[in-house]
Parts: sequence; structure tokens; C-alpha cells
Amino acid sequence: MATTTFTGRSINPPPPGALPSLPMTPQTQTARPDSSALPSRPPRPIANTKPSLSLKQPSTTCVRPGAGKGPPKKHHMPAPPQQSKTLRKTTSVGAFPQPPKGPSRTNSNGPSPSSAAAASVASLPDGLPTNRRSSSTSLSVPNGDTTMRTRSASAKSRQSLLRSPHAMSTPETRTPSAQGSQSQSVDTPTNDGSGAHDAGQDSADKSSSETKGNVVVSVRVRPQAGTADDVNHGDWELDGRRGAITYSGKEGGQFVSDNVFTANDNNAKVYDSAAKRLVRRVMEGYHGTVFAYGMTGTGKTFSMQGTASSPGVIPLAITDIFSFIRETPQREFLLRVSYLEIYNEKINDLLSPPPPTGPGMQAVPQEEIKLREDSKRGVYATPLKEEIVQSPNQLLRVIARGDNSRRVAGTQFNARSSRSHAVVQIVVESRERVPGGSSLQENKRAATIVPGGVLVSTLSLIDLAGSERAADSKERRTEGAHINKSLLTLGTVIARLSESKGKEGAERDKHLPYRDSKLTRLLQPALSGNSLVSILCTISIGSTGSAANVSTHINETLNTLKFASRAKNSIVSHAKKAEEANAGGDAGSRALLDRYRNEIQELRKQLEAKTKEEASAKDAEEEKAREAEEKARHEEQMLELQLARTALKERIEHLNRLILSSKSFGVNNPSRSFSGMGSHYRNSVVSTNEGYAVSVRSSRASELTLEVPPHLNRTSSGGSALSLSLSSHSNGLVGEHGSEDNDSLGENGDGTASASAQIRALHADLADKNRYIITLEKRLLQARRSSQPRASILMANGGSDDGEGGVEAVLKEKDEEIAELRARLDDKDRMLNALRSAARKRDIADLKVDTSVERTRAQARRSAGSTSSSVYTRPSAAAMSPAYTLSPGSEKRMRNVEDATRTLNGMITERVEKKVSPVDAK
Ligand SMILES: Nc1ncnc2c1ncn2[C@@H]1O[C@H](COP(=O)(O)OP(=O)(O)OP(=O)(O)O)[C@@H](O)[C@H]1O
Repeated sequence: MATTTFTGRSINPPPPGALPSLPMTPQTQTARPDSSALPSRPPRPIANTKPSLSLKQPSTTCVRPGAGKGPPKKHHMPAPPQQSKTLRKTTSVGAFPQPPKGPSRTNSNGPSPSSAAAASVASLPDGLPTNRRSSSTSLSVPNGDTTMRTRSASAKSRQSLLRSPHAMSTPETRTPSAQGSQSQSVDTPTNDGSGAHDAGQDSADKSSSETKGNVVVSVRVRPQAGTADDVNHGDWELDGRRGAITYSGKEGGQFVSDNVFTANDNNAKVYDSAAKRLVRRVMEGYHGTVFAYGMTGTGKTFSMQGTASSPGVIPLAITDIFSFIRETPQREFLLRVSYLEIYNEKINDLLSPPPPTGPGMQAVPQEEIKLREDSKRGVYATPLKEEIVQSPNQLLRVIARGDNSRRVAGTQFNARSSRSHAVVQIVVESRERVPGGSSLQENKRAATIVPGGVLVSTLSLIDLAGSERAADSKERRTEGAHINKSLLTLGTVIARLSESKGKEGAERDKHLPYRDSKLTRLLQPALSGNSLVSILCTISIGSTGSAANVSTHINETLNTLKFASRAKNSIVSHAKKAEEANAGGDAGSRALLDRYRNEIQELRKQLEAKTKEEASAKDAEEEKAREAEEKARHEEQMLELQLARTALKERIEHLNRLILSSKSFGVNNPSRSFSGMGSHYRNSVVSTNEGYAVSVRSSRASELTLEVPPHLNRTSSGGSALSLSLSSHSNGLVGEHGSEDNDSLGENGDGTASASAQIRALHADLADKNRYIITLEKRLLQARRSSQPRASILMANGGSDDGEGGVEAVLKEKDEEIAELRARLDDKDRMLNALRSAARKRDIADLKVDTSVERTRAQARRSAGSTSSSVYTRPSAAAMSPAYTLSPGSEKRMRNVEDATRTLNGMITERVEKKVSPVDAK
């Protein structure tokens, strides 16, 4: 059999519509329970309007049901044109669940029987289901006076198929419900094993069931206050089991739909039977639209929103959406929601209402929300706020927020009548976590997700405003006019859909007045076949008041039932999985899932780069810290060196003083030798027993002056004094064979230096030595400084960067420095030797002085009266030798000098080695 497909809008999302607010209890009903989870409406004033109930029908003729009532009468609803043989063959029967027959069906809450299945109850209005006459799937149409409907053999076989136990599943179990029994009738089989199609179903079945179950029409009867028995209300008879409503009054007939919910059926039952399957299909990638249609006060909002104790279609769908996500770990989902209303033919964003204006406050003009259409998105409202939601509660809160902004007002029939059509749109994006991945473990391990393959489907949940004929207030009348106009257009579209069955896509849409109202424009994708559709028609079959009111009420109810029948017979759905065509991972993809994935990857890259930057900054910091530590250590060592240098210097000074004092033979008479010296020198000079004072100048070309002790001068005849001057050479040392009588007469011209000259000489000598020491220390420090950084660099580089050449260069340099330092030490040694030699020479000179004094004394004795005393006794050679001539005291002094020199040498050598050794070690 052929099916009519609509190719023009295959990927379009379903249309938006107007959404519900919580229904208010009518004046005679108990108050609607408030719900924390559900939105609450602000109180509305009850308008003093007179009821006007008739729902204008767009059609002008209809076939009056004739079951048991004789031949159907021609009514004013238009009879759809005769269908071509290929048109809508698969629509009606597939869409209407087949009623199970026989005793096995025990649960009245089970799936509603199909009007097509039950030939005996097929009392459809004339002119509505003409298409059903064709082939096995069509509903039979009342035919003339006697034949109400016909059924082909294939319809019988399908009926028997639908009588399976699966089809009998009850909605109360909240498992596959009445719709679940039709699961195989969804047009497009799923290819991912997500449950759309039973494997093993033969291709013939697939073909015949392509569009079955995509359109479900249900009728819900609102309970009447104070009426216990809702089954029999005067001329009305309800058969929930068969899904039949029979009116036996004027213009009566039997109306059969997929589901009939009586007053005993609660919202859960309604959801299970009318919407649950559709919601699950939306999660699998199909567009879905659920809308409630009916006269004012009949329970549209109650059915869509429900109450806290009896949640309606919207909260139950939300719960199901998240259950599905939980049950589908192999896919990842992203949900976003928008909420709009059409009020007086103007679209308002309920999630972004205009800021309140008050006295003195300037109204902020809001950008007008317009309807646009493109090939990818179909018809959509823009600009419209969309919120991403991650939990059922969050989604409910968002919707409750929108409900608070929705227009409601009191009417005679409903204290909280919805004055606008409200449309909740939940966009579901989903994608396989790991394409081809089979196990959950695998999925968990796989961190990367390839772009693309995103399914983007939309669930539209629409609470239409109720029709009303007249109102007292102008505002209500204006609202009513707009509401009625849009509902009239909807009815017209539904009626004409059947007329354009032979046409497809744009050609068909051309003949349909979708653009006559915003509501039909928004519903266009759903009505034209791109969406699964569930229509819940609400009626109230009890009425009170005047006869006119009762009559109007009945007319409205009949019109609603006719609308249900036409909708069921006219809408053909060829909904396909809506894969985002542009979901190739590019930034322009409409699928947020892709865009977010890209963003996540981009951010991950940035994060990695930042982490690297941080690591290198940390390394640099550590390097700095190491350097600072090194510097601190170096400073510490410098301080140590300084201290050591000071100690060394003091020691050297002390030893210098020691040397000077030990060689001063004339210090026995301190008053003579140091009379002119400062206290420092007086104190520091060590006096020997002999009390000689010696002034030594060891600088270049310095002069070493040995001053004859005063007591010698005193003893010498004629007060003559002996002054011995030793000249040193370029090395500043006193040569062993230096001239003894050169320039040695002294400043006083008597062979003795003046005290100030001695002091100057001492100062100069001391300064020379200090300079030498300082130079020596500087060299040591320089050697250390230059060696440390290089050594540390070598160490930091693990000695590998510069290779052995660098180390060798450093070692060579150090060797040179050591050699230089050793040379200097040798200089020092030589200097000390020279000093020692000078000291020896002084001793010799002292000895000579002693000898001449003796001679002088002997001459004096001879001249004093001895006989021919001209005999000169030459002192023996032994007596002239230094060993001989040095007194024991002199020897001791010499040893002291040598000891001091050794100590000094040892200290210097030790310091030098200490300073050199760390460098060597490095
Ligand atoms: N099946 C039901 N069971 C109990 N109460 C119901 C039922 N249907 C409707 N009601 C009550 O009837 C009143 C009107 O219902 P509701 O507001 O849902 O009507 P409506 O069709 O949305 O009206 P309108 O088109 O004016 O907005 C509410 O107080 C609601 O609680």
C-alpha cells in the first residue's frame, strides 16, 4: 500500500504553542492543590461574564453519527473530498489503537479501542473519515441509511495482532501503556537498537505500519461536581473501554477515539495512554507535540499541568525524560527549554517577561518575538530565551516561572481561565557516547567523542486557551475573539488537511491557512507530518443553568468531539529521527551538544597550555629560589671569610708586632726608643729583656734601621752612637750582604732615627703588609666568586651541557690561581726569610757592637793606667761567629721569630688551601 509522505519538512522541529498554567478549581470545585513542584498562578479576578460556550467549528458540514440512531443526517461540517486510492491509507487505523476483543480484556483502563476496529461502533460523523474507506487501514464511514462502516480483511488481521497481551498493558503500571501497544507502528525504525522497532518484524509489517500510532487522539471527560456517576449523564454515554462516546440527543451520534478518559481516570492514566510513548520517542530523536484542546473550564490545564497530588502531562513527561536519560548510559543528552505564550496574537516569552513598570518607571520596549522558518529548524520563534536544564526539579522550576507570567483571568466558567495559548518546548539533543562502543566499561574509558551524529528533537507541550463565545468585559471579549480566531483557524487547517491529502510538502501547505494565526503557524510542522502528535480533547458533559446554556454547552462538546475525529483522520505523521544535519562538529552547528563539545575541547587545550605555563613559571621560581639560596649561602661564606680574614689580619698584625719586638734589641730602654710612639705601638710592641727597639721598613727600597739602644750610647765614649742601616733591594727585603754603613747615620745625624721616623717606618711597614694581605685575600675571594657560579652552572647542568671542556677550563683556571697563590706564598716565604736574615744580620751587628764596646772598654782600661797595654787580643773566630756571639736570649728570640713565622705561614697556607679546595672539589 502506498503512503503519503511529506518531504518538505523532514527535519523541522515541531511547532510551539501555548502552555498551561495550573488550573483553578471552578467556583463549585475544590481549590486546586498548590504544589511546590508546579507553578502557581497569581489570583485572578473573576470576570462577570456570561457564559458563551459554543466552539466555533471551521467546517460547515458533518456527518452525524448514526449508530443506533438511524441514518446520519447531514450536518454543517464539510465533507472532505474523496481520497485518491493512495492517500492516507496507513493513517487512521494505525493511529487508532485497535480495541482488544473478547473476555481477555478485563481492564477498562487499557488502551482505547480503535474506531476502525470496532465496526459496530464506527459511528463517525459524516464526511470526516472519507479517506478511511480506502484499503484495510481506513475507518469505515457511515454510508447511507444502513451501513455505518466496512472493514477489510487486512483490518481484521491487524486487529487480531493488536489484541496481543502487549496491547493490553495497562497504563497504571506505568510501563508501555496503550501507546506502547503500538510501538511497532512508528514510522521510522530506529537503527541504534534504542527500542523503536522490534527486531524480526517483517518488512511487510514495517511498510504497513509506517505511520501508525504517530497521531493519537484522546477525549477526556471532566467530572461534574456532585455527580457520582459519570458514566451516564442524560443523553451521554461513555465507554472508556472501547473509547466511545455516544450522544443520544439531537444531532447525536457515537464518537470513537484512541482513548476516552472518564472522570475516574486520573492524570497518570491520561499520561500513560496519551503521551508516554510519544515522550519516549522524542528521547529517541523524533519530534513530538502534545496539545490539549477544548472548551473553557473543561480541564486542559488540569490535564497538562495537574496538581501536586496528581501531576499532569508536563511534570510526568519531565520525569520520564530524566528516567530515559538514566536508563540510557550509552548516550549523552543536553536539554534546553523555552516557554512562550500567544496572547492576542502576540508572542510573549514567558521565561523572559518584560520588567514590571510602575509609576515613574519608563517602560522598556521589548523586542518583538517573531515566527521564522528555515529548512533546518522549521518554524520557530525568535528571539526566545532558552534555558539549559540538568534536573527534573530545575525544569519544573523553569516552567513554574513561566506559568507565573502567563495570562490568566477569571471567567464565568473558570476562575483561572487561561487567556493565552501556552507552549513549552523542550529540545533534546543526544548522541552516542562512543560510536560503536558496546559496553559501558568501554564508554567510560573512552574520553573522546567524535563530533556529529547528534539527534535534535523537540517535545512541544501545549495548553490551548479555551474557546468562549461572549464575555461581559471588553478585555475578555478581545481575548476571546483572538482565542476563537486562532482555534477556528486550527479547525480549518485540520479540516482542510484531508482535502490536500494528495499533495505533498509545500504544495499541500499552500492550500492550508497556517499563516492565518500564530497558533497554526507554530503548529505547522506538527500538523504537516513531521512530528508525532497527541491531541487531548477535554469535554464536560454535564451542564446546568438555562436551556440555552445547556444547549450551547452541548454544541461546544459536540464540536470538540468532531474536532477530535477530524484531527485523527486528517493528520498524517511521517516523523523521522531528526538528526542535526550540521552536526559535524563545526562551530556553526545548531546542536549545542556539538558546540559545547568543541568548547570543552578548546578549553581543555587552553587548560593544558596554562598548566604547562604554570609548570615552567614554577620551574623559573624554583630556579630563582635556588639562586637566592645560593646567594644567601655565598653571602654567609663571604661573612665567614671576612671574619676569618679579620682574624687572620689581627693575627698577622700581632705576629708582625711580635716580629718587630723580637728584633728590637734596644727595647730595654723603652723611654728612649718609644718615647715618641703612640700608645698603640707602645702597648703592642713586645719588649724583650734586652729592651732593644728596632725599626724595620720592609717596603721597596725600604730601609731597615737598627737603632743603637740608648744605654749603649750612654756607655759609648764621647756620646758617639752607632747606627746601622741595612738597605733592602727591589723585593723589599734586606739583603744579606747589604751595605751596612750606607745612609745609616740616621736623622739625628748620630746614627739613630728619630722616634717619629721610627713610627713612620713602622706605619709604612704595617701598611705594606696589610696591603699585601688584603691583596691576597682579594685574590682568594675573586677565585671563589668566579669559580662558584661556573661550578654551580656545571652542577645544575649535570656537567653535561658544556661537556668536559668546561670542567677542564675551570680546573685549569683554578690550577693557575693556585699556582699564583702558591707563588705569592713563596714570595711571602722569601720575605720572611729575608726578615729572618735581616734579623740575623742585626744580631751580628749587635755582636759587633758588643765587641767594639768591649774593645772600647779595654782601651779605656788600658789608657786608665795599665802598663804597655798595646797588646791587642783579637777575639777568636769562634767568638766572632754568630752562634758564638748570640746570647741565649737572642737565640730564644730567634726561635720565637721562627715559630711565629711558621705559624704565620701555616695559617696563610691553610687559608689558601681552604679557599682553593672547595673550587677543586666542585
Ligand atoms: N479531571 C478533572 N478532575 C478534577 N478536576 C478537574 C478536572 N478537570 C478540570 N478540573 C477542574 O476544573 C477547573 C477548570 O479546569 P482547567 O482550568 O484545567 O480548565 P481549562 O480547560 O484549562 O480552562 P481554560 O480554557 O479556561 O483555561 C479547575 O479547577 C480544575 O481543577
